[in-house]
Amino acid sequence: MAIIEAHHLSKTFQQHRRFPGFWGAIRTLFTHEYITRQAVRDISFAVERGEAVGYVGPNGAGKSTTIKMLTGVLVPTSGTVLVNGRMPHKARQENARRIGVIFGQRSQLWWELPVIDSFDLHRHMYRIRHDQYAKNLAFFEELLCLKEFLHSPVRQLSLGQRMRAEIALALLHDPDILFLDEPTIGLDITAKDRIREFLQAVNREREVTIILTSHDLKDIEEICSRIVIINQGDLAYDGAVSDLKTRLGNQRTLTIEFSHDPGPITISGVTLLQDDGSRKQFQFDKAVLSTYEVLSALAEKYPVVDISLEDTDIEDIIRTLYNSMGEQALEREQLDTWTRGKAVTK
Ligand SMILES: Nc1ncnc2c1ncn2[C@@H]1O[C@H](COP(=O)(O)OP(=O)(O)OP(=O)(O)O)[C@@H](O)[C@H]1O
Repeated sequence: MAIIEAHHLSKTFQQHRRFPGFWGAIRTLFTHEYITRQAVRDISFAVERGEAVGYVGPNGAGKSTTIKMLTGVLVPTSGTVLVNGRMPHKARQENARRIGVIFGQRSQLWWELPVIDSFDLHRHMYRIRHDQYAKNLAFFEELLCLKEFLHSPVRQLSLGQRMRAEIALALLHDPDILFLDEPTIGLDITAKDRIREFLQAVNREREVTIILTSHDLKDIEEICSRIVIINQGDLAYDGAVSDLKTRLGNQRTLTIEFSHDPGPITISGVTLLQDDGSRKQFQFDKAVLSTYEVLSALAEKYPVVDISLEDTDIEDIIRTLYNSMGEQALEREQLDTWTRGKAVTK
């Protein structure tokens, strides 16, 4: 049986409708109109024990809402979710014992206390056996280099040190699943690398199932073998990271520095990926067009100063997917306006 099963999971929020301006503020006080926001729409997926799954999508796509339903913080509006065979929101305590949760923007550590005291409190709360606690602490101390700050108050830690402590804390009770929401946000490259290596080790050696959301796709590429992409609440892709690369792997990215901004450029079969004025990034399918054809079509019309060519990496692949999903988003916005028009009066 899969360790996580989501069937037709949906979540809608009702937001109090606010009217703009001074009179609007007064109207807001006296009206009870609500806007329905569909954060997650009819999502189904299953995660096997020991998998590492990257859950990605643009801002507001519904990632955190899904994670909150999987961890029992939010109740689904419809559909079902089973984690370790239980409904997380109905069995919050049992579920909590089997999962570890890290929200990059929030801390589970006690700000004024030394790190080790937060660990100790966690040991009591989760009734972790002494030998299990000692073994885990030794393992994390070594792999996450915790020794240097284990006895310092949390408020004195750097962001990287704090995140290492958060991860150790979330794993002290040997959870089966680790949910991580933006664990490397704001960290420098070395700190990110250290955390990625550690998560790889935890997934590989301890077979902890990992569900990771991150806007840094390097996190996903290095830690996860599977990627689930969500957009505007809908599931847009679910498959192996390697398949996603193969599927769009024929794409090449050509970056051109022009002597000045040539304005809009359209060449059949070539997509404008990024436009920074005189520096533009294009993408094309190398099975359809040769680099020579693309370059000569461009250089014929516009003064080219410099070029660089790369096979498309995962960032580009996802950017292309997001761009195509942007069109759907526009349609969804129209739908939102429609929903607003139908705002229910309670
Ligand atoms: N408590 C809430 N009340 C009302 N709307 C909410 C609530 N939580 C989330 N939303 C809305 O649901 C949608 C999805 O939000 P969510 O936080 O799940 O997105 P996300 O993919 O995690 O975004 P980000 O990458 O920016 O963190 C957004 O439109 C958001 O405004």
